[in-house]
Amino acid sequence: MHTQTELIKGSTSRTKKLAALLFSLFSYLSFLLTFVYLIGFLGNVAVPKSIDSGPGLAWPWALVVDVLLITVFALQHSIMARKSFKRRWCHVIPPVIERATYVLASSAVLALICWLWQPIDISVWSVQSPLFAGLLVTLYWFGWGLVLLASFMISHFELFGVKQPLDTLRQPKPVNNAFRTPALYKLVRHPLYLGFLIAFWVTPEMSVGHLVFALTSTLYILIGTQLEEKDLVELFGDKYRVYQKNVGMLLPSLRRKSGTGR
Ligand SMILES: C[S@@+](CC[C@H](N)C(=O)[O-])C[C@H]1O[C@@H](n2cnc3c(N)ncnc32)[C@H](O)[C@@H]1O
Repeated sequence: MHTQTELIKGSTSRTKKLAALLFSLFSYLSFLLTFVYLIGFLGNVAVPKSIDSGPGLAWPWALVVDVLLITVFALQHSIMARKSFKRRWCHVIPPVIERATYVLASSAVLALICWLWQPIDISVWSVQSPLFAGLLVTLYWFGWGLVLLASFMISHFELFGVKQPLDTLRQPKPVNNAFRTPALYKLVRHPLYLGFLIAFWVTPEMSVGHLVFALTSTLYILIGTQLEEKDLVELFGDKYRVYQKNVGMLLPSLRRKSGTGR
């Protein structure tokens, strides 16, 4: 039989687990809203303020503000993803909501980018052919589709911090951090980032402001990929090294594929 103290302890810990789950759901919802807004923001569609909405600051100041905004995103994303930061951060918050806090912070910085972004309305290219413009818009949506699909392949709800608190309420504890190479991950090592690159670059109307976004975020993705792979090699060792040899980073490799794991 359980003592009264045990029952109180049990219900307190269940309340904490439920609170953690609620927090992670709130973070996930914030992410969904910013993600959907970002699609409209970059595609200049169905949002009150898009990447090319003006008027803004004079272009030299607009450039400074925009580069600063992307730098804030890159710093938040990279610092919070490092193991050393996570170790210290988990002394402050319960480890089970660590990923959800990362998702919430990323969504907040993304929202800041959409809100404060300064347009630089000088045309870099403008596709006149309706057919070609339509093809580019289709490819733009394909890029976002790739992001979503890859996230589900790698474990969507773990990536966005919902699975971790959910697992504390379920028995037995599932194993996290498994090395996975499902479908798209057999073609390229970073299909999700490839999807972002397509969505950032492919547009029938490229303005200087949009180009600044595409260039700076591409630079960040390339640096972030190196950092992520360093962690993945540390985590998975030779399995990941073999994977690197056989599968291209962002474009399919022409080399023979073998030993790509599951
Ligand atoms: C935002 S996801 C991006 C995944 C991948 N870079 C991509 O572009 O598809 C980042 C998380 O996925 C994890 N990850 C990346 N590749 C993985 C793999 N092959 N197996 C398991 N986890 C992976 C990383 O450790 C990191 O926590």
